[in-house]
Amino acid sequence: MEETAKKTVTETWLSKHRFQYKGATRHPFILSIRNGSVNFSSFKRWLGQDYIFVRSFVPFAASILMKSCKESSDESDMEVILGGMASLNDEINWFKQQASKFHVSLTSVVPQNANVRYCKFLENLMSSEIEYPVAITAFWAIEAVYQESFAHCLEEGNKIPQELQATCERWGNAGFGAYCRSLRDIVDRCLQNASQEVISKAEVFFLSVVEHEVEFWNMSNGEASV
Ligand SMILES: Cc1ncc(CNC=O)c(N)n1
Repeated sequence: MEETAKKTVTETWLSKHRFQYKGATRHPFILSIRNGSVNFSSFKRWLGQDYIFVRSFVPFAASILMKSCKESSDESDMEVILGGMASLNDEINWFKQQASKFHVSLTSVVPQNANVRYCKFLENLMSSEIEYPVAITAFWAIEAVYQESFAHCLEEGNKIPQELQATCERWGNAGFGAYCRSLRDIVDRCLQNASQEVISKAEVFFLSVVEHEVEFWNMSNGEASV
């Protein structure tokens, strides 16, 4: 009998929740960047909001690093996460530079509700009661949605406005793809040995990330939503 490889946990989720996942990685805002029809005021709105989000994402990344040192069975997790934090350092500077290029004043951006909710969600995940496998699942999902969205923009046949090329490359480049792949391998390894309770909890958080990402993209429309 042929041996069939057992599906990993993330493979199972990505096929089970493919419609929700596509909603986040093929959002109309992303498709509009890819086909060049993007409204620049939407882009500027996204830029200002994402800068606020990324600033909240840094302490979240730090909490993942701490959990990995205390709870991970594999020493190399720390290096993967540290690499992610190093690119966040570049990213903060990149946002400042882009904001000046697009005349967005980062100091006067008011966080919209969807952003406040997403940052609150990150804060809850920083609690010491959240297990490492659950937290790293959310971390991977957050990074993977951006990677898949912007990598899709860069695929053949795109009409990305030249001014937005650098944005797509920031998260769509091959190095960021490899980093997301490493995070996904960590998640699969952690969940392989986890209890059903932890696996179910991680799945709930995975789906929450996908929902928050859709709401985040929706903000680019500028219609304040509840
Ligand atoms: C809303 C959101 N989700 C994911 C990312 C990507 N991670 C760090 O940059 C991001 N910048 N913003």
